[in-house]
Amino acid sequence: MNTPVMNASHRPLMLAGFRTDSTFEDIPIINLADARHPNPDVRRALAVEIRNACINVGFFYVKNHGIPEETISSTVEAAKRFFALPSSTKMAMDIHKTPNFKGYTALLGENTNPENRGDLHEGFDIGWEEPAGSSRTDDGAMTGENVWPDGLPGFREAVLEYYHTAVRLGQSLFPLFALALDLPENFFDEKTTKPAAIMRLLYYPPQTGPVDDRVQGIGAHTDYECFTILWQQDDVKALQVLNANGKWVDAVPIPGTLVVNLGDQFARWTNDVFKSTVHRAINRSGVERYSIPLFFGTDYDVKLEALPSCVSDDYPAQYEVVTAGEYVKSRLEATYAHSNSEH
Ligand SMILES: O=C(O)CCC(=O)C(=O)O
Ligand SMILES: [Fe+2]
Repeated sequence: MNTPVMNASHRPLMLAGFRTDSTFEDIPIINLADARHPNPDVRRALAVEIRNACINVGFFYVKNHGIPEETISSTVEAAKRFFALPSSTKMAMDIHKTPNFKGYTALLGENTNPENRGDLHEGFDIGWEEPAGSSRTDDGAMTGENVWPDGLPGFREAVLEYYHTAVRLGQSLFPLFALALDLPENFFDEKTTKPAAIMRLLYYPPQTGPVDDRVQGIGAHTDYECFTILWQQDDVKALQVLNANGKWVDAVPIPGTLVVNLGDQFARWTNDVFKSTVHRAINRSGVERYSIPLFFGTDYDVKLEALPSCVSDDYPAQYEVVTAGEYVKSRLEATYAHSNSEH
């Protein structure tokens, strides 16, 4: 069923059964300048834009997002220094050796699309850590301390500064997503008390010469959390988003913006009313590419249960109820299984 894009004056209270065909050709740009506007009508109007993007595309750019340029550039510099370390130094922080997916992923260490041969990127993953240095010990299935490289002064500080700034941006988005779902603005507050945010630094070498189609920078996949906040390098086109016609739509870098895309947790909360859209990245630019995704989900102990407004007799709940932590962990295990020498 094709349903036209909703607008503010036609907002059904029931979202269940509301479907679009997701044949988008463009990714909308949303201005977050009014995200905390004192007038609730202004916030609601912004939430309607977000709702349309979530229902039709699952991806949008944000401008006026509040992450300072200096915070971004010092983290990108930190990433460049990290990936330039000798392989043996990086392998000492191998993600397979750490509790719950913290640390370094080598080239081809991940395989986001099981039909592929491994992803052509290197990565460095961290979870929550206080700026002063302590991590949490109560993240259930996902508990595990970050690992940090020796001999890179300022690296940890730069990365944690970006992490906390992006987490604050994410915290300001949850009320807008709640409004977009006709829920009270504070609906996600009690579900996001211990930010379950995973941040990655990613490095994509250029793919030149004959390219095996099954080797991509990151293979076709959906993200696992509620949403992702992605910084991508300005001058390199690589990220692509799949529409319902099977067409890969380029998410070209737009200076001054970040990309926000929905992940599976929001698809589960909304019984697929919000789209967790398939995407991939292929770096055929001839130059190195860096990107920084931050994946933000509900607290790891929170159950992912379809919202009543997104379920009806005609459109029953599509997913089994699991906790956010169980879900993220199981997806990460599958992603890394092929490179885990213990298996
Ligand atoms: O690097 C990119 O542009 C996309 C990364 C991505 O999709 C991911 O890490 O889940
Ligand atoms: Fe992704």
